[in-house]
Amino acid sequence: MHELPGLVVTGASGRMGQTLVRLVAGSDKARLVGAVERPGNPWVGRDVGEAMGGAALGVVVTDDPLEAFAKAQGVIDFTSPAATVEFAGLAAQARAVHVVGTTGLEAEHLQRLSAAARHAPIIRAGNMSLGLNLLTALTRKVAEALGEDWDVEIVEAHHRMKVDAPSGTALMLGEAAAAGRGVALEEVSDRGRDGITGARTRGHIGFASLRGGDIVGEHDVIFAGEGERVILRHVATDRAIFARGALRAALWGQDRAPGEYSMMDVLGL
Ligand SMILES: NC(=O)C1=CN([C@@H]2O[C@H](COP(=O)(O)OP(=O)(O)OC[C@H]3O[C@@H](n4cnc5c(N)ncnc54)[C@H](O)[C@@H]3O)[C@@H](O)[C@H]2O)C=CC1
Ligand SMILES: O=C(O)C1=N[C@H](C(=O)O)C[C@H](O)C1
Repeated sequence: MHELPGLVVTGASGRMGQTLVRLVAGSDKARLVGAVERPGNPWVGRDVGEAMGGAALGVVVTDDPLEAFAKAQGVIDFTSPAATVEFAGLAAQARAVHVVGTTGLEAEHLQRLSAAARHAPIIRAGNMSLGLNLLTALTRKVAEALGEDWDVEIVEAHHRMKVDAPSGTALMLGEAAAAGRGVALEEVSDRGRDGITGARTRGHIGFASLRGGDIVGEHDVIFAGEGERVILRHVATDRAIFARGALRAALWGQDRAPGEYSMMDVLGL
């Protein structure tokens, strides 16, 4: 009998980690075969289900990622940039599909992911939800149709614990708007306006970040023209939408050639 793909969840005690453990453990398409946390985390050595306050799942949380990855076909990783680059190397060694939800990755991190993707598939997206990826495709189309007479501003709001800004999703939407206009986001990005900034530069894409309470994730792409505005909005109310996307990506990646993929590839958008 062909066994279901075995998946490891890294950052298992985190907000996304717990959501993923619950989803994968309850799935009839994959098996939970590992849960990884950083050394010193109080969950290390405990059954992950019990640590979450529920029934035992038969998976003990480990701080040894290579040992966990060696018996897996996929790794779902929502942790931190430093952890994610380490996991990319180890997942490549184990020839496991690496699904990366971690945001805040800088150029140096992305280079290391590209190197690892020569040996195994890496699927990465700043947002894994179906709705948001659809909004990304729409953003590109609307930016292309409206052109530079319409100013693009991206506003995002997240919970008080979020550590990176702008959100990975906001940057993904910014890249889509820039691509729709045929420019590179780095050339036109306005981040962190403060003080006497001068008037807005035509063609620039602006970002603003709000942080507070338990907001799961909200994104507006505002196209501001003369006398009218078009606003594309996505509101996440449950982290399960990201987890479902990540599980779908891990399954899609099975038997896929090594390389870098996005959620748009997974969804065929
Ligand atoms: N792409 C997407 O759809 C989404 C991405 N995210 C991103 O996922 C990341 C995590 O978000 P949250 O779960 O809210 O954060 P969190 O802080 O609740 O969880 C992160 C977990 O990673 C663990 N971790 C950090 N370094 C580690 C290491 N070296 N080894 C093992 N575990 C390690 C931490 O101990 C923590 O438990 C962030 O970058 C966030 O922006 C969050 C939601 C959706
Ligand atoms: O940190 C979060 O919570 C989220 N992070 C992702 C991002 O940076 O866009 C995705 C989602 O919005 C939740």
